[in-house]
Amino acid sequence: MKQQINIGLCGLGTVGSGVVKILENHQEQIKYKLGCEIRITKILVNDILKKRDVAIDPSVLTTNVDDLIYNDEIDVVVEVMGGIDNTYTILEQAILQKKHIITANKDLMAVSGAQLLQLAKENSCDVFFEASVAGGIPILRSLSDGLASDRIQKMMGIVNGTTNFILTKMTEEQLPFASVLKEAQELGFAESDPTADVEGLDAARKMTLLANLAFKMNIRLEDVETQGITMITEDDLKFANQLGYTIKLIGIAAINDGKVEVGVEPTLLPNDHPLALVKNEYNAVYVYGEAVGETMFYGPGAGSLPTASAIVSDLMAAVKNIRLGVSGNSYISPQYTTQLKDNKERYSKYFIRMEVDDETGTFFKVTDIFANQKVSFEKILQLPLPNKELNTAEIVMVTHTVNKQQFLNCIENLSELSVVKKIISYYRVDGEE
Ligand SMILES: NC(=O)C1=CN([C@@H]2O[C@H](COP(=O)(O)OP(=O)(O)OC[C@H]3O[C@@H](n4cnc5c(N)ncnc54)[C@H](OP(=O)(O)O)[C@@H]3O)[C@@H](O)[C@H]2O)C=CC1
Ligand SMILES: N[C@@H](CC=O)C(=O)O
Repeated sequence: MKQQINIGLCGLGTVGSGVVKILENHQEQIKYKLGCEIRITKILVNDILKKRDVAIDPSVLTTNVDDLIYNDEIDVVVEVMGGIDNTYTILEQAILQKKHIITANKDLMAVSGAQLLQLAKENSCDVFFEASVAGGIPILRSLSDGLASDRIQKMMGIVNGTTNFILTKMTEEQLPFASVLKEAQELGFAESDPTADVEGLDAARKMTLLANLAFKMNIRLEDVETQGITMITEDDLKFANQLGYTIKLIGIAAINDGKVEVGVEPTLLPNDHPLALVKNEYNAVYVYGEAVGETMFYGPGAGSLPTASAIVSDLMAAVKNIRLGVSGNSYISPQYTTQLKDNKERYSKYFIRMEVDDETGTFFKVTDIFANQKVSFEKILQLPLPNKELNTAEIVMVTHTVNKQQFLNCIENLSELSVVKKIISYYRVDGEE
């Protein structure tokens, strides 16, 4: 039996440095649990001369990926550098050289994960990717092992740390979007190009991985309706709060009668809802299983050490397999064909803000539009807008539960109504009976 496992690390940035620190600082405990040592043999980086926040023997660093892939000493490749096409080729080559793979790369796994898992299976290798969803929270293992016997019906999650950090600071400290995003970048939560965070794509990738695991389907990233947080204004947050809600970027995945909906969008939650209480870079995933009922997984969703803790735990799982001479995980192949719900099958409440003519009859013309679509209201605020043009008022409403098509019909008809000057914003409302 091997007394030492050698790894090749691709990337020594926020997450890679965390991996080095954990392997060093927790080495006694790791050795005790595994019965062998883990040694970093080579580290792939862009720039060997760059200053690092961990002490590394310079001879370990390389810019040549072949030093890892074609290195017979290396048993496991840990990929924490990001990227899609080039990175896929690296991991593919590594698997063909019989190396096990640990990755934090949701961009790659959401699009090409199935292919990589299949290739790994054919080559008796492991691919583990716990760190790719919700950072330090062991949610993939919980779905594939802890809840293996159950039928998952619904998941709702805050799965992007950067946007949750931004929304928390905008809501609680009234800080502007741009400065909070900069802080999230400095803290190492945001992606190298934060567009994927703020436009919801990062969360959509994670929801694809969660939904496929939970529903045993092959849901594609394109199937996930995605909206980010860039359009959310201070007034949206303020009015939502006046009505008792907090706005969060929520990923939803639900299944009814074999049909699924998977989406990511800003969503209003009651202020006392457990997901509304998840702050800053923390993530949480609510999972409803037919047998278990409601469960909730909570923890840091981004950052160096939390993400690295998931990586090193995956690494330990791979090492145990290597020492046992086995491979394979519980991420089973798709069992069902994906059938997506259409808009008439997606139910929700909605929050809507609009600017209208402040004159007699406006309110009834607006409510008529909703009544024609059989949409009724749970909450309404009507406010004069003192600093805007004369004769302008703002209406803020929360509907009762309707299907998405009914609501979109209302939006279309409102935009043709002369008394409606502007539909300012609208968002889903969830988390209430
Ligand atoms: N940051 C986080 O909180 C989380 C990140 N992730 C994922 O982990 C991965 C890494 O993220 P993070 O650590 O933040 O990223 P960083 O940008 O901090 O680090 C990337 C590292 O990879 C190296 N690198 C990038 N491209 C190449 C390349 N083509 N060839 C060689 N080296 C390369 C860089 O080298 P050099 O230093 O020389 O420039 C750097 O060391 C990403 O997939 C990300 O989505 C997942 C969960 C949380
Ligand atoms: N940019 C991501 C990092 C972890 O996946 C996030 O903010 O959640």
